[in-house]
Amino acid sequence: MAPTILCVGMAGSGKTTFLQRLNSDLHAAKKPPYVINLDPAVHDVPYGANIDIRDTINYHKVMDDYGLGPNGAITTSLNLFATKIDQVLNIVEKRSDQYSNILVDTPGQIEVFMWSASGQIITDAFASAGPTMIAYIIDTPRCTSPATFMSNMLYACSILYKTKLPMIIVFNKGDVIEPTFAIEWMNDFEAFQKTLYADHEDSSYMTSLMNSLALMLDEFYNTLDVCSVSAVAGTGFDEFFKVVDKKVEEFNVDYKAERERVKKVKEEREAKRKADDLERLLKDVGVEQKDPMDVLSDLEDDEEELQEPDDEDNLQNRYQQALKDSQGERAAIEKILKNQDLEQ
Ligand SMILES: Nc1nc2c(ncn2[C@@H]2O[C@H](COP(=O)(O)OP(=O)(O)OP(=O)(O)O)[C@@H](O)[C@H]2O)c(=O)[nH]1
Repeated sequence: MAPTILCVGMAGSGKTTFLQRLNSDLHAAKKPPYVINLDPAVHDVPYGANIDIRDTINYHKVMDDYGLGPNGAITTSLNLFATKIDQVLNIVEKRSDQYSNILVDTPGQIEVFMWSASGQIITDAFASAGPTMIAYIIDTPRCTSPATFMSNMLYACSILYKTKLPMIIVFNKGDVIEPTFAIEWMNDFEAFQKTLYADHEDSSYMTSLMNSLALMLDEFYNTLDVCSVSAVAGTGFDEFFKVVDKKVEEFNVDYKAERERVKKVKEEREAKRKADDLERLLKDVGVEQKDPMDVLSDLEDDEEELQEPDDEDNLQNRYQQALKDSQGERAAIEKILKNQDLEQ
């Protein structure tokens, strides 16, 4: 499938405007993208979305029907949408060769998408279908304060480790202020420290906490690619697309292998769980510690032995009863094996 760019960022950081700009630039370059809106609460979608969560889920109705507040309704709408993600991906995959990228807009309440089961299901579904990356959009003018900058970076860091997907940090609103100060803070710990202590002359708890966090995040900064754009002015997008190409390669080389390894471990764990469950079940029905196949062949042997009973009456009765029991047990075990096959 074409590369998927999941646009994530704090409310008002400019995700929708950024996506609108990507959409128009790609159309202008005759490389149309496939656009998906996953924000059920958004009032207006300024780009033409190919799939819009609002077409199938009425956010206000979800609020009324389930008696929920705004965030609960967004989570529930996403849960409802996640149940259909396979169908959505089938549609996208079928027409994937007609599109250069898949662009996904997400709700401004980052935690509602990133830390919910549905967010994880949707992200994993895209990552299983093709190269997927996170574009983490940051409102640059609001980052001039070290505390806001640090909060944004902590969010980005937790998203990176949660999704295990390549990430691009996009400093937006570069027309208001260039993010040179933020890039310097990311590359030079001492520069950040200097601004931090200039802003907070006292050595308060907050100052020393941010100091320690900046040290910790040093390793995280090394895994990132950063670009500066202005979604309104349309600057910085050539650089952004170059980084996207780099991240596609990174996904195919590093992340795909890692995801497959994690998937294999999960599958093995699941197979073991099923085997344990089956063993427990067999124990419950009194065929403890036996392989179901062995039990079946024992039963077949018993049946063969019982084919030629003595001609004494009581033996005949015992034969009938034993045959009945063995057939009942056999049917139960065949049912278990059949269910196991179906599950697999
Ligand atoms: N100056 C400037 N303003 C921008 C830029 N990008 C977005 N904005 C403005 O920022 C505000 C929020 O933009 P949106 O695109 O709605 O942000 P969002 O992240 O999608 O917002 P939510 O959907 O509420 O999370 C709007 O007033 C935009 O016009 C930019 O590059 N420069």
